[in-house]
Amino acid sequence: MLSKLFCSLRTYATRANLLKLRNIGIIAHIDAGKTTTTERMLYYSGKINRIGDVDQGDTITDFLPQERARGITIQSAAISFNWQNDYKINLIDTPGHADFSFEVIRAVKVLDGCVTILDAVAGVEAQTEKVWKQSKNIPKICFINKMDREGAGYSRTVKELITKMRTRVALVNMPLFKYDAKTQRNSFEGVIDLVNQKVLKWSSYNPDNIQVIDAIETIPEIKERFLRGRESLVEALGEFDESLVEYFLDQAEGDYLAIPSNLLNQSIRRATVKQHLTPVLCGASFKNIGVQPLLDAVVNYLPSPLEARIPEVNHDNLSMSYDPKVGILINGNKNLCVAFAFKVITDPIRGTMIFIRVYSGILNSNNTVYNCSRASKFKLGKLVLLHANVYEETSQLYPGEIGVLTGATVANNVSTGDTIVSHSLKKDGLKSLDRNTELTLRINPITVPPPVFVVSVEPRTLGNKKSMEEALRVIVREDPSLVVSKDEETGQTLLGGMGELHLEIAKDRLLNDLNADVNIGKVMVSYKEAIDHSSQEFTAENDNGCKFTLSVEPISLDTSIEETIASDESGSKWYPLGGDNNYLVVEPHDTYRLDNWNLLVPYHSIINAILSSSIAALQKGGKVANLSLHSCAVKLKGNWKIPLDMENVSEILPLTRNQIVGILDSLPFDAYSLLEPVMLLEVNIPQKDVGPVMQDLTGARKANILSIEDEYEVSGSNEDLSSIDFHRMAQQQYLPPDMTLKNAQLGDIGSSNKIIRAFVPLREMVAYTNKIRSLTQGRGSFHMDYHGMHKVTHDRLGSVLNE
Ligand SMILES: Nc1nc2c(ncn2[C@@H]2O[C@H](COP(=O)(O)OP(=O)(O)OP(=O)(O)O)[C@@H](O)[C@H]2O)c(=O)[nH]1
Repeated sequence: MLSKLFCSLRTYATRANLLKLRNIGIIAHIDAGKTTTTERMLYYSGKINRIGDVDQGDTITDFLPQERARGITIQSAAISFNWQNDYKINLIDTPGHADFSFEVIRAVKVLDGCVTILDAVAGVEAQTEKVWKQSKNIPKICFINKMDREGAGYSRTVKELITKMRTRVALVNMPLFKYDAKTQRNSFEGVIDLVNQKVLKWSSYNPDNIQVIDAIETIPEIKERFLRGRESLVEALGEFDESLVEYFLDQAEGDYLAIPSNLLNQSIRRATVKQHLTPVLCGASFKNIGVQPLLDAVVNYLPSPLEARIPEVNHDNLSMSYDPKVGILINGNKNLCVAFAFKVITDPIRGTMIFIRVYSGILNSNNTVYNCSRASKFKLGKLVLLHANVYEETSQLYPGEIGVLTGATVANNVSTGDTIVSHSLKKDGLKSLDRNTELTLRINPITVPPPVFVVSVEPRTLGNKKSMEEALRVIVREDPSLVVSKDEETGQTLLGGMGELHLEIAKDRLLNDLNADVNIGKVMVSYKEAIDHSSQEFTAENDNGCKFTLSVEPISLDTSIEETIASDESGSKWYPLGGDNNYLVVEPHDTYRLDNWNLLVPYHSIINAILSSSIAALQKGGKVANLSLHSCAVKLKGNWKIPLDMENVSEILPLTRNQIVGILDSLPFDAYSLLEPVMLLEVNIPQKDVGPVMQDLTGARKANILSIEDEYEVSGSNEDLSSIDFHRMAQQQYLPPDMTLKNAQLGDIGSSNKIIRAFVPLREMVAYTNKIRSLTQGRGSFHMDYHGMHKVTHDRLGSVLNE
């Protein structure tokens, strides 16, 4: 049934009208209403003819059993639909829970714009700030949802948006309430449309029925709000748009109502695409109010792939521009197709499916393509457009489109973060692409956050070991923020993740979806070990004439790795060794020259062998608790030797592995220290609660306090905005009265909350949500981001080791 509905879409795409394409994401704090809003969007676009409900577990985008059972989004789901007849919207509904933020990071990477949903009662929440930061490079629209709830504060939320997100706003619509004299209550019934000069009222019985009234013809109170809102909108746009100001002064003769709505929409679009401001709309998705204007805003204000930012690539001087036919024109080559893989899923029927975004050119099914990230070529299988869990096969993917690679060949040839190129017209046209630029082109990959929690995973019987490894391989491939490691000493397999819920869902998937017969241990903080000083150099030789000199040195935890590498003037090459900030540092060779290689074994095979041996040796662990090593540099001197006629590297691996293990063994016990994940914590609390919260942080939680500031004075990360007084801007913005807001009045913005920033060991933050609630009577909030691995302080070492 659904697949039939989806068939009509392709006729649009074959015309490939890039200007009418929108790749957008829905991002927000957990429970703000992303999935509920997405479901309404699908309904109003005609994609579905019955509205599903998160609480009933029957929405289109939350289709995983784990999502339906818990009523939360876990993986981002992609879906396409049409709006205003010929606009095509590719939409990704992302999870709101912090444990799944990698899903947001990878979705944002391939999107051109997004809708941020805010809960009108809760306002701007900690996770909203986080996803806002994660999507800082793409234009946004805000939708203030749940306006039907008692305590909804449209104006309070807009003020928070301005001050906390440090953004200017353009109010596109404002809430409309109906007063019931009998109950003496205001109920939300629609919006005042400031652009089109209309009042829109939704029927509570029929989701398709909207009453439209001229805003000038409404009751005086509403008309007054409309006039003030309209004036404020034109003034806000005038700050950036001289052509609008000219029109207002000349043609409109200073009349705010005389500017046609299409001019206002164009002006909002220009300012949004340049990220000068954020358009704000409101509604109550659950009550079907305000979703159609939001869809209009998506097509009217968010960028098409031709206006979106050009992705960052590894070649600095490669020419990149926009071409209406090929999308991004790279290296001036209209035949070059470039796509980026951002997600992998394993479908029980179709097998491995790779989500890609095509940036330029046309990707054809069954063509030969080149994976620049792996330097390998392969033949594509079928291409698919995905609508949540329903598939539509297609022979081509156009520039700007998001689609899926399927078939046996993709499973072993593509992973998340890979760049794929091909010839847009020829089936096997790779030979005509430039070897030095086009075939080595890489869209900068997605940064994977390091895992901070681990669980042990063990096969129930020895016979199950293989199937356990296969199941782990599947889940790590799908979600690179899950990491499998091995305790070399005990042989125990560890699965690392971003949080307790993240690992719980991984466990669910292992046991129930992949039927792995395994025992899973309890969730623990992920500790590591580091060395404090460098080893001596050791030389190892074997009878066949292989000779290597190696040493192991600590990498500073206080300096970023980029700075450390930049400060190395030895000409050495740094190769990452897995995800624990370990590197293999290879000095230039004394005699062998890369441009005149005369050994039988290729250079990269030798380096790959030493990379593998280094990873294995460092995972063997340190002397404090046999935990794998972190922030170590294995250094290879430039005087190594292997016989000219050696055919393969099989003897290099054990030789260098034993050598590194020996080097680490030679270091004394006190050269090792224990590392733990430390978080950058930001707590937002009323001023009167600062005392007890600080006491708890510095006492029980061993926090290192960095600053205590007034909420509205907290310095923003955007340098250009740091001089703007957003607090004053929020006070000056015209906003209507909040009709159902009882307690938190607008004036409260003056008595600003305090923001405490601190570094705090993750281990000490267990159950902090409940603690902050009880210390602040529910008014405080916090969020934390991984900051790095720090040494466990001496006073806590005993208790951590006991754990
Ligand atoms: N009263 C009211 N409730 C709403 C509204 N929109 C959503 N909800 C409810 O809020 C809850 C969360 O809604 P979701 O759509 O799952 O929120 P979400 O942002 O997708 O949540 P996650 O994906 O888990 O982060 C559900 O119980 C919805 O029924 C609204 O406009 N009004």
